Amino acid sequence: MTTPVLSVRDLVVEIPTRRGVLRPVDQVSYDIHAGEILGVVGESGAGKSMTGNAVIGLLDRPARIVSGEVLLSGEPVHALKGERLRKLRGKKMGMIFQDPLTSLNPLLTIGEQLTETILEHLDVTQSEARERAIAALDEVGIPAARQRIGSYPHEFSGGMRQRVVIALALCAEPDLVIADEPTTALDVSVQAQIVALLKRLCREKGVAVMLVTHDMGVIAEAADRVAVMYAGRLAELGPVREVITNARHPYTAGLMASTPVASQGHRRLRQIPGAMPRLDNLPSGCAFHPRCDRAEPRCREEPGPSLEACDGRAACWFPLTEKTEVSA
Ligand SMILES: Nc1ncnc2c1ncn2[C@@H]1O[C@H](COP(=O)(O)OP(=O)(O)OP(=O)(O)O)[C@@H](O)[C@H]1O
Repeated sequence: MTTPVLSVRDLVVEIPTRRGVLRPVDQVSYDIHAGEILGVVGESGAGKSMTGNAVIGLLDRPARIVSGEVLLSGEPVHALKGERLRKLRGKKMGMIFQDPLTSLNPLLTIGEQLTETILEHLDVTQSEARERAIAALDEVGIPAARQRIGSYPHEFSGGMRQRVVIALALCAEPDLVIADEPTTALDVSVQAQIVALLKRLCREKGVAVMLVTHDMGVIAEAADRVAVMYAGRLAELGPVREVITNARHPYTAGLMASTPVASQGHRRLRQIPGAMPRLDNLPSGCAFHPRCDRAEPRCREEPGPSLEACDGRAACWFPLTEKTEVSA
């Protein structure tokens, strides 16, 4: 078995507040291999972005990693700080955020931004960097890349700008890309194109991708494996086809039931009742139990089990099995 590009081990992030210490990331573990897309999904506030930010060393104070490890190709990076972290981030990790404008400098042409990044991280000359920048734009589908390299970010449409951001994230040849809601700000018609582009580049370049989204439809389209998060913890982890067709955690089943997924044809959508609890007001037992129609007394009384304590797939005392009827 090859060493994963990213290995997150028992990661815990805490935020001290006046109302006590919150854990937006609680004992999260997963691997991502080269050429693989791991989708991280869950409702707003589940801890998806916080996990991604912890991995790239971009946690906003006062949030901090208190235990666990982040390994990049086997090397621990969770304790790196300052210049070493910044260098590693640019060279080994690329980032794609929801709003392309936050990733691009409005005062510089896209060519300047790409060549600057390439020159900082790769051992190439100015003219080689420029050629690489043009090739990177071509690769993400910017028409007439050689001419457009002198354009400013505002001269592109939203979808084209996100393509430029993808080029920027990949131009220093990183091993890992973290894409946090990369399609959420885009028109529906453009979303599918961007997802397809990410998938193609991940395969062609053998990059490991962490794709953070609240959208199970995006996961179904793009991901190889999926990590479902709820209230800071992993609810379910597994190959995307298996999780979609045979969800074991009732929360995953609820997410699926509320998502229109093309491969499942037309069916009635059903929202999960209630809302995710606030971290400063978690219920007793399993955090999902107040919304779960399968909850038993044990789910109210005992903390929810870890994935490892179950079958490694669903952190639930009473997981669904293939034979379980999910009420429609
Ligand atoms: N400074 C802070 N103080 C207290 N709680 C915080 C702070 N920053 C984040 N949180 C909480 O941490 C939790 C995790 O947030 P995170 O942004 O990772 O969720 P998410 O799953 O990415 O949601 P979204 O899809 O809305 O971005 C949320 O409950 C959020 O309210």
